[in-house]
Parts: sequence; C-alpha cells; structure tokens
Amino acid sequence: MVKLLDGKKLSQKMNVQMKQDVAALATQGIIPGLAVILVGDDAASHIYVRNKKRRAEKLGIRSVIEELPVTTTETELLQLIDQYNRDPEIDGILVQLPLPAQIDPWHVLLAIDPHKDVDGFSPVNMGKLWSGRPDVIACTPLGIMKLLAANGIDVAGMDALVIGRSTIVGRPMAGLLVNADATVTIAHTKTNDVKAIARRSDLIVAACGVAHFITADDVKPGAVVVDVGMDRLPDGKLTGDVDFEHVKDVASAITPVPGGVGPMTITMLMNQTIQLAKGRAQRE
Ligand SMILES: Nc1nc2c(c(=O)[nH]1)N[C@@H](CN(C=O)c1ccc(C(=O)N[C@@H](CCC(=O)O)C(=O)O)cc1)CN2
Ligand SMILES: [Mg+2]
Repeated sequence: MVKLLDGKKLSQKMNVQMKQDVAALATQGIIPGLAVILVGDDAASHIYVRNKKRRAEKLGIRSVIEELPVTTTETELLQLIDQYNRDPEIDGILVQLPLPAQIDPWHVLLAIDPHKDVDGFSPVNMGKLWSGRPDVIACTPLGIMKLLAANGIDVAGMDALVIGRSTIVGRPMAGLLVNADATVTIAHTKTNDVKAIARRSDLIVAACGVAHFITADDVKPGAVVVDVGMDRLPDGKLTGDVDFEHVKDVASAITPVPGGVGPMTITMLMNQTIQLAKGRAQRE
C-alpha cells in the first residue's frame, strides 16, 4: 500500500504546538510579527498572501500586509524593506514572488536583514544551508523534510533527484537533502534524459511546473515521490508535476496535490516566524 504524505493533516497537528509557542511568548510580552510585501496584481499571489494573513491571525501572529501597486520602483520597495529591517516588533519579512519586471529580486534578497529573512532565500541563509550550518530555511523544502520525517522516511543513503533549480524550491531542497546524507542530482531544463535519472532514484522531488511530467513509467517501484507542482489541466483543475493516479500504484509514498507540499509551506512560514520571535525573546 502506498503511503499518502498528507501535508494538511501534519499542518493541523503543528498548529497545536505553534499556538502553545505563541502563548508562551505572550507571557514574555512578545507577539511574533510578520511583514508580508506584495507588489502588483498577480491573482495567485493575492490568494497566497491572504491565506498567510488568515493563518497568522489564527495562530496569534501579528501580520502586516503591504500591498503595493505594480508600478512600484525598486527603490521604493527597498526603502520599505529597510523600514521593516529596523522595526523591532517585526521578526520576519517576506516579499512575495514573483515581482514585476522593473524590480530585480536579487537586490530584494540582498536588502532583507538575514536575521529577518523568514523565507530563507537571502544569500547569507542559502550559504549557511550549503555550509551545513542551516539557520532560516526556505519554507517549501523545509516543509517537505518535515513531511518525510513525520512519515518515518529517512533519506540518508537515498539516491535523490530534485527536478528544478529555483531559489524557492530546487536549490534549498538539494541542500537540505545533502545535509541529510542523501546523494543528490539536480535536474533542470538542460539535463539530458531526466527520466532515466528518475527511474533509478529512490526519492523524486518534482518542481518543474509541467503538469504530470512524472508518469508511472518514470518511477522505480517503492520510490518516494514528492510533488511541488501546482499546474492547471486544460479543464482548469489543479494538479501537480506528477501523474498521481498512476504513480501511486508504483511508489511507496507520495504527496497529493493539493493537500501535500502546499499547506506545509505556509505552516513552516508561521513556524519560522515563531522561531525568530523566540530569538528576540532570548535577546530582550
Ligand atoms: N516569498 C515567497 N514567494 C513565493 C513562495 C514562497 O515560499 N515565498 N512560494 C510560492 C507561493 N506560495 C507561498 O508563498 C504558496 C503556494 C501554494 C500553496 C498551497 O497551499 N497550495 C495548495 C493548493 C492551493 C490551490 O488550491 O490553488 C496545495 O498545494 O495544497 C502555499 C504557498 C511562490 N511564491
Ligand atoms: Mg505501492
């Protein structure tokens, strides 16, 4: 029987602990603070940011949502980041991606105080991860590691394939897997025969943004399959990079879409905001 890696269920479980952590911080006079900056009118981004605000409210985290027009200049955005860098009641700063073309995301990542970089995308935090000394970690890959661990899956010694090399998922995912003693291949658009690599992998993390890219023929029997994709089928239905219906008969464990990796991303964001607030509590 295939094991369903249920991110929704694990998120609900983690909510209980996070509420307790927030209550404990409150006794020290600390409310975790999260600043979320959204530039432009990307419809999906607005939904994600609204979900973050709601989840923060549920947990007792104070969130400040900044919705800026699509015409915002890079200088204006950097000034706002600087304001939150200096705000003692803000523990985490997140700039929702993607950004409009006039803003260079690299400049944004360089501007966020690494101690408040709740997304873990800044070069300092990415460097710490790849130095084997992780601090703040990108939320989607961190959520995947939590989901694997919660289901008793130890990646040590596994041949792992990460499909995608983005800053948000592929690169930090590979770093986390290396730190956990997996042997990692990172595939991307120029990779020769990614499917042949998939067929000999014990773990596949698919983050390529192509609906049903991984089929049952690409999966070794008993492999663990993690789907980061959020793709639309021609009928508009949400699906992933993995052909779930067929792959589930070959894999030993698999994440559904929706309800697998997605919910864990927001959960880890909240959890890291709380961890950063704990750091503030210790310093004060
Ligand atoms: N600054 C950041 N930008 C972006 C990130 C990020 O981590 N930091 N990740 C994505 C968007 N994202 C959060 O920001 C995100 C996307 C999707 C989900 C999610 O829960 N997905 C659900 C399905 C939702 C649906 O029905 O459409 C699921 O997979 O179950 C959470 C977070 C890009 N930008
Ligand atoms: Mg099976």
